[in-house]
Amino acid sequence: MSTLGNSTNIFWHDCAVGKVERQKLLNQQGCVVWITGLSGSGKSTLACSVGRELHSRGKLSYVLDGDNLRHGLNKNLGFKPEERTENIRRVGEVAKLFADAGLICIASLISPYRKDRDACRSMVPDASFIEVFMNMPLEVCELRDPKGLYKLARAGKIKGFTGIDDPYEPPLNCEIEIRQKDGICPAPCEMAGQVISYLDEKGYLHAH
Ligand SMILES: Nc1ncnc2c1ncn2[C@@H]1O[C@H](COP(=O)(O)OS(=O)(=O)O)[C@@H](OP(=O)(O)O)[C@H]1O
Ligand SMILES: Nc1ncnc2c1ncn2[C@@H]1O[C@H](COP(=O)(O)OP(=O)(O)O)[C@@H](O)[C@H]1O
Repeated sequence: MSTLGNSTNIFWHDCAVGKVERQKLLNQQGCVVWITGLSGSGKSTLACSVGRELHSRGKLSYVLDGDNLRHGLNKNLGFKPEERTENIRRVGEVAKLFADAGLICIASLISPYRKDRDACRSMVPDASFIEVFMNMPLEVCELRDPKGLYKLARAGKIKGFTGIDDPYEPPLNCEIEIRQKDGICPAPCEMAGQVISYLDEKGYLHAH
């Protein structure tokens, strides 16, 4: 699948109201919180929990969930490596637009390949790409198996399942890592708290 631009003779058009004005209106900084991890690691749970907490603080956010987007925008894509790459590229582009709109955009996708996540990072300006690694052991995810997909993958009924017979490449330099403490996974509100504290410390929850 080609991801090269095919259009020619196109020009960028600037608008009078820009990102800075929108951010002032919203009293926050647009950014992308990119949650990556194995299926069942808690990405959607964290995304929703962060979204709820931001909402309660009067901050505008929007969740782009891999599973949900595959019902619409990405419904023509499967799980071959090149399809995952295109899936992540599209979500990266959408997340970039949301961040430019001034929103705190929370993207939760397995996004298993480092190069695809790095490509999304490089799309977003001003280092406002915050990578969150759900560092949950495969055994924990497999034990949870809320959709029964690991069971199917182990039985060979799903081919190319992340963590089983398709690779997951952990981040090397993520901004936030969520992991178990003494073998216990932090509660969703605790995980969300870690992300919110980061956003607060870095100034994303106020206009500059
Ligand atoms: N082969 C294979 N590998 C991994 N996951 C699979 C597969 N087939 C279906 N699913 C389901 O699709 C959800 C992952 O979609 P994503 O868009 O996040 O995947 S990716 O980023 O393009 O790799 C994932 O959802 P989550 O469990 O929420 O991660 C699965 O429910
Ligand atoms: N912090 C947590 N502690 C315990 N269970 C969790 C936690 N986060 C998620 N879960 C559970 O794990 C399962 C997978 O979570 P989910 O958010 O759907 O993961 P993902 O989006 O990565 O596939 C769900 O049943 C969810 O309730």
